[in-house]
Amino acid sequence: MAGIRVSMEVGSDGVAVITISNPPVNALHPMIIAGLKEKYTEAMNRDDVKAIVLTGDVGKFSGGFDINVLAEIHKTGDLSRLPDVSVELVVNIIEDAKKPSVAAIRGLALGGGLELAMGCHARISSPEAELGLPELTLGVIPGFGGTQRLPRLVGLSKAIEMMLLSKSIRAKEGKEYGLIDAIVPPEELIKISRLWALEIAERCKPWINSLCRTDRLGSLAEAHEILKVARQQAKRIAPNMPQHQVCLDAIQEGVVFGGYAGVLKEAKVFKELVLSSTSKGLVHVFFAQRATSKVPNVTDVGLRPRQIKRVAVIGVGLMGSGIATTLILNNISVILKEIDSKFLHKGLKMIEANLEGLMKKGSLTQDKMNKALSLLKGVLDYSEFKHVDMVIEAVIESVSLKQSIFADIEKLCPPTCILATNTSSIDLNIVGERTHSQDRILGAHFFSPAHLMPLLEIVRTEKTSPQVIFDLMTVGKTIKKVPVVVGNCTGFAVNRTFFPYNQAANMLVHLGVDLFRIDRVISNFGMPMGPFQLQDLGGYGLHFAVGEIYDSAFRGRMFRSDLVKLLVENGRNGKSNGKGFYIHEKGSKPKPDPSIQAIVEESRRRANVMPGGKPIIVSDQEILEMVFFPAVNEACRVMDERVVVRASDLDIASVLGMGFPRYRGGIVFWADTVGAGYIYSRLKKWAEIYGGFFRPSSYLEERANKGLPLSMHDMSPLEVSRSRM
Ligand SMILES: C[C@H](O)CC(=O)SCCNC(=O)CCNC(=O)[C@H](O)C(C)(C)COP(=O)(O)OP(=O)(O)OC[C@H]1O[C@@H](n2cnc3c(N)ncnc32)[C@H](O)[C@@H]1OP(=O)(O)O
Repeated sequence: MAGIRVSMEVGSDGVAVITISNPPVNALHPMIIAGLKEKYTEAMNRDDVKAIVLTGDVGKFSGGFDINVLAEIHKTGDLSRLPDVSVELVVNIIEDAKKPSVAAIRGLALGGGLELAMGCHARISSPEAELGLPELTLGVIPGFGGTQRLPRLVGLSKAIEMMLLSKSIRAKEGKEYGLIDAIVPPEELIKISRLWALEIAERCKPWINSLCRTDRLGSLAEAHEILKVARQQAKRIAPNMPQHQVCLDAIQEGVVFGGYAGVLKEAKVFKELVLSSTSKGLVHVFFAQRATSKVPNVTDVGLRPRQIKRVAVIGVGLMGSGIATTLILNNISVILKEIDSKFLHKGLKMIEANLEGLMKKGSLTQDKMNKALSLLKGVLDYSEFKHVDMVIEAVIESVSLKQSIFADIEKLCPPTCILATNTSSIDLNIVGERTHSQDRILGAHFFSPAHLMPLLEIVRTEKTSPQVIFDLMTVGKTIKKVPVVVGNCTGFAVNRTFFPYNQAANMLVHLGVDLFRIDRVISNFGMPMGPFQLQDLGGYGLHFAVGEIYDSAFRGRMFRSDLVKLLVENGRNGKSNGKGFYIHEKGSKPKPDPSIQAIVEESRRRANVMPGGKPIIVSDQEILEMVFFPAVNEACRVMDERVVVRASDLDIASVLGMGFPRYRGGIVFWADTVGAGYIYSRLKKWAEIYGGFFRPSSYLEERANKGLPLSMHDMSPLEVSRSRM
């Protein structure tokens, strides 16, 4: 394959510089591994080579083993695609060689990249380099000896932290912990690495085989204690995933039986993990996330992003303040507009509280907080709007209010200004009905809390210009969100797909199932919390605001009850006043409130949907299916109507917007592992018993009948131009 190669240059000083080249990140494709074996063998056999410097092209060392190979193995199950690297290349050829190797690291050394570097006898790095073993995020473990060498270089605790949390570090920290031997300016990296390698060869600097070291491991008793605590932590942070415990098993093997035994164990369990459903889901998400940045007719037509330096945010409630926070944190000036000084003051306080929260967590310094606040200006009128590049409207979900705001800002902002709304559900054509600037209007749908949630759903209409979409995608990346471009419809992609999820949970309660049990089943599946706890968290305002909108858009697919209305009538507003389905006390986890039962009974009595008036009896698995399959059914409609460019966009939207478990690959990917046929048959049966809410969509029916997966093919540019996109 063109562009994939390993080259070697031997200098008059007797140093062979071996360079990995596979842009953009020098991923370790099997051809690179083969190339490394070949060049190393040549270097060992040449009398004019005394030492080796291993480095990477295009300003990077390596982003690790080629993840495309993992994806191929997931499709074929063929493990023979995995080359023997950990023993054959890293131990036998590099580490145990008669000539020393020095890794010259620039840019990044991640996963297999860092593992190759740790097999070398020293590591020299430029200051900006990022070093880490993020393999657990792909459902596998560090596989080229990483589980053995990292603890031996940086100590057990730090190594476990870096692996379990997939946390990378910069060169400076690497040096402090002993992973890096020296930090040098990029322009001197190769020169100093050559000298270092020669000095090792001449025994003027230590020749260290990290796999044989034990000095950083501590005593066996200490190691066992650290591993015990780590296992408990892994259980907490990754309850449904195997790779965290397996990684600790491999580390433990090496601590007890020596590094080489650990390498062998690591290689064996790596192969088992590659075939796990967790790895399949996580690798799918890795590529799906990167695919979202490719939007036909937008990112492939040679557009250049315009500079967005000043943004006006209208409405400083929960969403507006979160949006403003995320903008100022990323160096974008914000004009904050409210209708009176009381609201404005409250909004400014919320932004300060957001920033203080980040400071408490250690992710923001006082200096950065001050810098962010200096970019913020509160206003009560539109006079400053003539200088802004973009407006984001974030007022309450009122059609008439939004329409009048858009009519105003169209007149007051520069003619090129982007006009965005943060509506979570209202059709954008309705929002922009009273303007003549539909080409500049689009949705910037953030998820709450907007300064923390990673998804930015960008909603385009048939009239939104590609330049405007491209600009907002660029802003999205600047503010460190993952932008997913979707078409215009009620609820857009995320809320539309997931409205039946809440409806189904609500329906189950009215069929007689305990709501706390539903929440337990859903969180055991891997959602951050169940649907009722989530409703408490967000408050019930949105429920009332969008109920009517959804009712008219999705007639026949709604289950309405009085449950939330009764809660509010009984003085329960959710987390905001400490009482909802749960009791919320500061500093402790929400507790199920048994006294909710009387309200539930009253709502059940009014809804009167239990067959024969008796509660239904269902297993936990049925609860799971009855809550998620209606969402899958709606996802099918979303794909059928071409609201998303590709099925995997919906996977990313569900993972980043709803907290759908990443390791299950997203809602469509997960549904395909369950099977369209099965989902269709269940929905059909429930539709017969419980009514039209469960009726399977024609897309699902067709896929089930033809035995096809639900994930559709990507849309061609022509299809895009004819679709809602
Ligand atoms: C046996 C071993 O222990 C197992 C392993 O090594 S598994 C691999 C471990 N490495 C990783 O997990 C790193 C994965 N990569 C990343 O985190 C990020 O891509 C990065 C930090 C390297 C670069 O980030 P960024 O600059 O934002 O660029 P990003 O868009 O993510 O990637 C650029 C391209 O490189 C590709 N890429 C990145 N890492 C890759 C890898 N390890 N294999 C294959 N492709 C890779 C991406 O898919 C993307 O391709 P595209 O342009 O066609 O979409």
